[in-house]
Amino acid sequence: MTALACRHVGMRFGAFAALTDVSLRFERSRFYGLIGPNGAGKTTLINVLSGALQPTSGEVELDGRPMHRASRHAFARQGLARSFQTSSLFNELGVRESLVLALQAKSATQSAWRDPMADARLCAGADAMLGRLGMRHMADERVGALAHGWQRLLDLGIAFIGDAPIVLLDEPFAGIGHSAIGATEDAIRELARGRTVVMVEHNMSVLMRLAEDIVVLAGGQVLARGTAEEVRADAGVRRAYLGEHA
Ligand SMILES: Nc1ncnc2c1ncn2[C@@H]1O[C@H](COP(=O)(O)OP(=O)(O)OP(=O)(O)O)[C@@H](O)[C@H]1O
Repeated sequence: MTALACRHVGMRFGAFAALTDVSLRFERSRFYGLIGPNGAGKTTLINVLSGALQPTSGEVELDGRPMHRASRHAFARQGLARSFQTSSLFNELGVRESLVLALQAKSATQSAWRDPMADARLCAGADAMLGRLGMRHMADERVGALAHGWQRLLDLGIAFIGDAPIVLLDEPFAGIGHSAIGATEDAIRELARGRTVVMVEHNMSVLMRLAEDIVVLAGGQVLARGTAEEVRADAGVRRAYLGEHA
């Protein structure tokens, strides 16, 4: 079953075509990697697939439903969550508080006027996520006081909390020190189970270990897609992406 698809998507910024005729299908419960050289259009595609940008042509379908002109809130209501290239955290909030507020924002039934920190269901959800991230001991720390690697992990928790079936991740390993990569990789593998995940990532070794399918963009177009082995062996990919002369 297809969870997310785009058909003939084009995205122009003035005269510049950032995406041209991109058609892709992402199946349920599969992990996809999205790679390509700088400026290939990866973030633009994530923005289009999450409703943050309206494509100038073509359309996006979520669970078989056309999302023409739908807002990013409508995409979220249909079960799509995402993380951003740069952290979306608020430094003054606490770690658990950040997760509680994220879960509240994703819970349609939650009354906005209630103190979310007094809501047992929200706190239980936040604590469960802290356990999955290995961050229980940091629950009461201020976000701004955390090391960068922990902040990125918390960002992932915010993207995955609420059990959205489709999660788009934009460079979750960016700026993470070598020592924190393993923990982040394990957390993503565990959180991604049973969901459709599309991850943009420049760290090739991590991406090739996590992704079952890889899509290669270059110059705003789909250059190749396949398994890690297929993509590695593709002469066009080696030329465009790895800078090899073929
Ligand atoms: N809002 C915008 N206005 C004008 N040009 C834009 C806009 N957003 C992106 N672009 C251009 O579109 C192209 C694709 O950008 P995008 O950020 O999607 O690439 P990317 O593959 O994610 O690159 P990177 O790996 O460097 O993050 C770039 O040339 C960029 O300058």
